[in-house]
Amino acid sequence: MQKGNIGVSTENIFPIIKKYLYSDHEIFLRELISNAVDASQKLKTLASVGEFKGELGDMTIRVSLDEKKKTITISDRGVGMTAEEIEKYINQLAFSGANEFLEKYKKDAHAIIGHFGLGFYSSFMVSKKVDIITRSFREDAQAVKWSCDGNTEYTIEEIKKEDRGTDIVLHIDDENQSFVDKNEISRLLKKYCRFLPVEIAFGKETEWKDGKEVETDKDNVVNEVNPLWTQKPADLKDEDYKNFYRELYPMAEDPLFNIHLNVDYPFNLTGVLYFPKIKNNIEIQKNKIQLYCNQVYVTDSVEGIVPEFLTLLHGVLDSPDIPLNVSRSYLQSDSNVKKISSHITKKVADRLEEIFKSDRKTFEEKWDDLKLFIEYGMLTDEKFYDRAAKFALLKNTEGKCFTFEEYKDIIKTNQTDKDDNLVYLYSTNKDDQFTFIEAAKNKGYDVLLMDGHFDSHFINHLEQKFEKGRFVRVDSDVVEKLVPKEEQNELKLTPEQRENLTTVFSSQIPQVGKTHFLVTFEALGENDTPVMITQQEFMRRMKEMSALQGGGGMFYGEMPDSYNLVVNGNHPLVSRISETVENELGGKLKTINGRISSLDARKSELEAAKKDKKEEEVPQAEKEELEDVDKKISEQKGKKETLLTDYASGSKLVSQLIDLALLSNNMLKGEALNKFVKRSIDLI
Ligand SMILES: Nc1ncnc2c1ncn2[C@@H]1O[C@H](COP(=O)(O)OP(=O)(O)OP(=O)(O)O)[C@@H](O)[C@H]1O
Repeated sequence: MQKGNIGVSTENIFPIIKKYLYSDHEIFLRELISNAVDASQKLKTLASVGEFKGELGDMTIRVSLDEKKKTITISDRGVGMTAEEIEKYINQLAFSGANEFLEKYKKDAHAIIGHFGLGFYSSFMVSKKVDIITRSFREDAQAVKWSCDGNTEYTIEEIKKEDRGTDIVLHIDDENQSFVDKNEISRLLKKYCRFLPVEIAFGKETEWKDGKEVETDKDNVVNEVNPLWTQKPADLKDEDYKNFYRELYPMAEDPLFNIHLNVDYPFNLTGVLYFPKIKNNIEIQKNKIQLYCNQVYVTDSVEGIVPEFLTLLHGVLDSPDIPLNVSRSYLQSDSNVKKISSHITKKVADRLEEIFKSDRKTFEEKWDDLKLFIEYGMLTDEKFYDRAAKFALLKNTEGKCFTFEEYKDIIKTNQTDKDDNLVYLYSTNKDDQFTFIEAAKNKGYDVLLMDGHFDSHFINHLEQKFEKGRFVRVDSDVVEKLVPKEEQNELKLTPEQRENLTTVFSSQIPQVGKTHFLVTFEALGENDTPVMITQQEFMRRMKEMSALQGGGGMFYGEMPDSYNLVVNGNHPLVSRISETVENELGGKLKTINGRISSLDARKSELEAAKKDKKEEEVPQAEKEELEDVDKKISEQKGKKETLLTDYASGSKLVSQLIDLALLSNNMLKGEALNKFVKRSIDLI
């Protein structure tokens, strides 16, 4: 037996490996099995070029567990190693020197691990001792056993081993006994080794015999050596992709589409990505993509490798060019990763465009499920926006779909306003905004349905992108004003009539939560609605956005909801109210108005006199009179208000019109609704 020192110039290397390099101890199994796979594939390659002339035979890699001895053994029938090779590849560590390693390690431990062959040494994270029992494939090679107990000392001796290949025996240490467990090993194999290219067997398959579970002589193979993404797309059917999806996500609904990636220049990348049906709760849909490196599972957290919106996709990516075991910040700055990321974005867009072009019907049918993903992409990725603008759809309230270009043509004639802007009318709820949608349609307008999770953001985004176009919610104004044109009707009401009607209507609006109403007048047609409720586009959007961002104390979120109660000044019913007010209160109002105007006149005089004087020069009497005049003015105004309010509360017409307006906006609730029902019954 020989003894030696592992080529590390410092004693610290093992504690470092143990403690810091891999936060996840469980990856030791992945590392050792990958080495076994590499060794097996090397031998296959040698056989194919004629350098190995023997029989390859059964190449299965076997993992076995000895619960009594507390060992895990990984055995392969690959190239094996000679004593010299152990010296070179194991003893000298697989990197040029520990000093260099430690230098770099100080900077960023995670950034370098993938660049140095430390795979084998990860076994010391869980073992107090590791044996390598190996025999090279070369004829007459001498088998050797190497042992090391986790210090820098090892032993190596010649032994007898019939077969070529390597057994790695891990003597699991006390802290890691949880790995000495059949179920745990099965779990790890399933997680990391499920798609490795060489068969991996863990024990034997079992069957039930005479009420007992017994082992058969068939290997329990845990992996699939030719997973779908490694096969040629031409050889695969739709059903194969679906089956693979079900295998990856047994609980999920079938996906919408898939993309088979196969790139070999300027980097290597294969994989299959799926578009899942994305529900509104997007957070739980994220991070389902599994990342592999030559069929070895690495992670299911692809953040930083693919753009944010693509993390909504499901599936598998496999690339030997993505640096593994490295920190996120390192990944994000890696140029290969950047290239891969933009390549995937392009492929995804290409695939969607291809489906859109070749089968628009299916694309439209699936639009509702795709929309969230596409809008998310368009909002967050400039390049994706540019590509997706060709096939992203706008859907109207009748369920018809249009591309951006097509839609422009649809609305060009009717919905261009006086400043040459295209007005995109939209609704966020077909039922709630029904009356408004109907009114718009009657006017020959088209109304889009924008009821998706991202739509309020998306609308803002489109407005920035579209030249001369803006979005207006269908209930944000009276139909005449949605698309402002030059010619406007004239308002028949005089300023005085308007003032009276403002009090009449505002005094009768019931309290609806914290909502605030402002009475405004519009010159609409005689056949249009007499009274309606609208909400200013800007205000509503601000509130919606702050709700979406969830910023509790945000300025707009705190504002009360503010609506307009729009009175159609040209409607006969409104004229009738105005006339009744004049008939019934005309005389009294005239007297009050007369008093107010003479008081106002006096007030102006007093103020003019005061204007050029300093505060102390104004005679006390004048100051007192001014105060008195102010008081009287508000008294008169109060009287006027009481008169109008009294009239209004006795007028069934006023409250009925307000109720109807609230009703069309779904705002008649609680007490107000109750009163409305009672009044309606009275009318019957
Ligand atoms: N099962 C094995 N059969 C034959 N040779 C092996 C086996 N395991 C390891 N080796 C040899 O030891 C070397 C070092 O292995 P190690 O896992 O430390 O690094 P690596 O495989 O080169 O890199 P990494 O695992 O970090 O990707 C390998 O390159 C290989 O030559």
